[in-house]
Amino acid sequence: MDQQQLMQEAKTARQKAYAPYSRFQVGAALLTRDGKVFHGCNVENASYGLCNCAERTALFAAIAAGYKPGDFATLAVVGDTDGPIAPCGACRQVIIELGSPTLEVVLTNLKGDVEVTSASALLPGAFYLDPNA
Ligand SMILES: O=c1ccn([C@H]2C[C@H](O)[C@@H](CO)O2)c(=O)[nH]1
Ligand SMILES: [Zn+2]
Repeated sequence: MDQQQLMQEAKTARQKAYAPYSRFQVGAALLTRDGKVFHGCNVENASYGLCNCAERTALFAAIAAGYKPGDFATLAVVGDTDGPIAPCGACRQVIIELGSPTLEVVLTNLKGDVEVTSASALLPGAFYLDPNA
């Protein structure tokens, strides 16, 4: 599974977004170190504070399936943004803990703009306790 394929998986996941309030659909695809892909989309709610982003949906699905922090190689995220999508602060915090600081993060949009970054670069100075310590 290369970067291009993972971005395509994120795009497919985006089509499952439940976003009747914002109408802003986001998809994510999380590649595990052992080659499995978990998908996520944003899932909104009439009680707006309960909206869950695509990034966290994918990470939570992988954890619920038995994967552990540090088991992941790459997280790809896609939305219909001008430039590569920018994950929200809540997701940056979850990405750094469940994905580990070194997780590769591929941010993209429907036009094909791509930014390759890392969990730690997305959240400088993060509050982080190593879950494996
Ligand atoms: O990186 C992002 C940015 C936003 N959203 C969702 C949250 C909400 O459902 C909608 C508008 O913010 O997009 C994501 O899923 N991921
Ligand atoms: Zn978010």
